[in-house]
Amino acid sequence: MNATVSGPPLTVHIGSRKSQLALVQTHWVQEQLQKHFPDRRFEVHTMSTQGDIILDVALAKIGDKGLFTKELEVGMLQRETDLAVHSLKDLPTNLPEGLILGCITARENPADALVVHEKHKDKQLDTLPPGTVIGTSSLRRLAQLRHHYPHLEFKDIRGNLNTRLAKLDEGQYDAIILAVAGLQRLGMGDRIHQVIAPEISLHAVGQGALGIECRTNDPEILELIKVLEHWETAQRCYAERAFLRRLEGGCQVPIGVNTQIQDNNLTLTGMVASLDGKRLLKETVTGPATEAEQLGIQLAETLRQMGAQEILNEIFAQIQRS
Ligand SMILES: NCc1[nH]cc(CCC(=O)O)c1CC(=O)O
Repeated sequence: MNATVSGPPLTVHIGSRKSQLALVQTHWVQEQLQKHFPDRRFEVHTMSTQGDIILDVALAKIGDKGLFTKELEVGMLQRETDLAVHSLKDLPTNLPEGLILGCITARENPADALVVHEKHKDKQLDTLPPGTVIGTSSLRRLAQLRHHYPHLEFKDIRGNLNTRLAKLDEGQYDAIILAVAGLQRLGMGDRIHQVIAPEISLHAVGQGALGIECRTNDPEILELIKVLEHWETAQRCYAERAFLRRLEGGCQVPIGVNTQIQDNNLTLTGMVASLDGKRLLKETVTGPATEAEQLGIQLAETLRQMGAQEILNEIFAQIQRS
């Protein structure tokens, strides 16, 4: 008998966005996988997503989840690619049928950073004068900064990191807020003027971590990518994502988090704020890290009892009207 053994596919196809940050992240994953599995080939395929194409509309107004991920997901479902590398914070908490979040990598500093125009280089958030124009496209950053610094002005900003920094340097803004992680990964850590403390601004769910998505029924790929999983980051992000999933209602909303693990206990802080920053609800839960998702759900319910749903409903209505 001469059975043909169909061996595992030797080439693994990785989907990625084309932005410089996406490529740095994807190439890192490619390199790590290549080191672990020298007998395979790992090939990167770049794709444009809606989020890369629509650059003239505020993110909050587009409201569509999966703006930066959908085309990559279609690639996997059509078997053109086997896995996709995402900034975890851009990956919706509910994935399309047939796809799974197979791996969460070790997190960089998840905090936000203040980047200032040269003329403000002797200032910090606390000392920026009234009327200073801050660029951000994130309702979460907007609401929290308005809460603490009601005298500052805020203006929407879009585009990839390089575009945003160019707009700042040109003088369209006095300062902008960006993720520490993105700047560091691009080798632009020197642009970080101030790392914003969690007491002022809680970060986005999943910020600073990479999420690797693949087909649910592809155990081979799942096994490959699991070698890059970082247990602590994964538990923290499962808690954060469960919190967001339980609270959110269909568009970008001002929700922030902070997590820590100590002695296998996970502490999750979450907040929901109104767009004007006047109302801000914040609470903390702690429990076993192995029950990460339960903790996220518990915190979402606590915040809802404190009035979070009312704030969120108002925001959905406001965004739809504007
Ligand atoms: N929304 C855009 C985005 N998605 C991921 C990052 C980089 C940080 C990360 O990996 O969490 C950024 C830029 C930013 O928020 O400044």
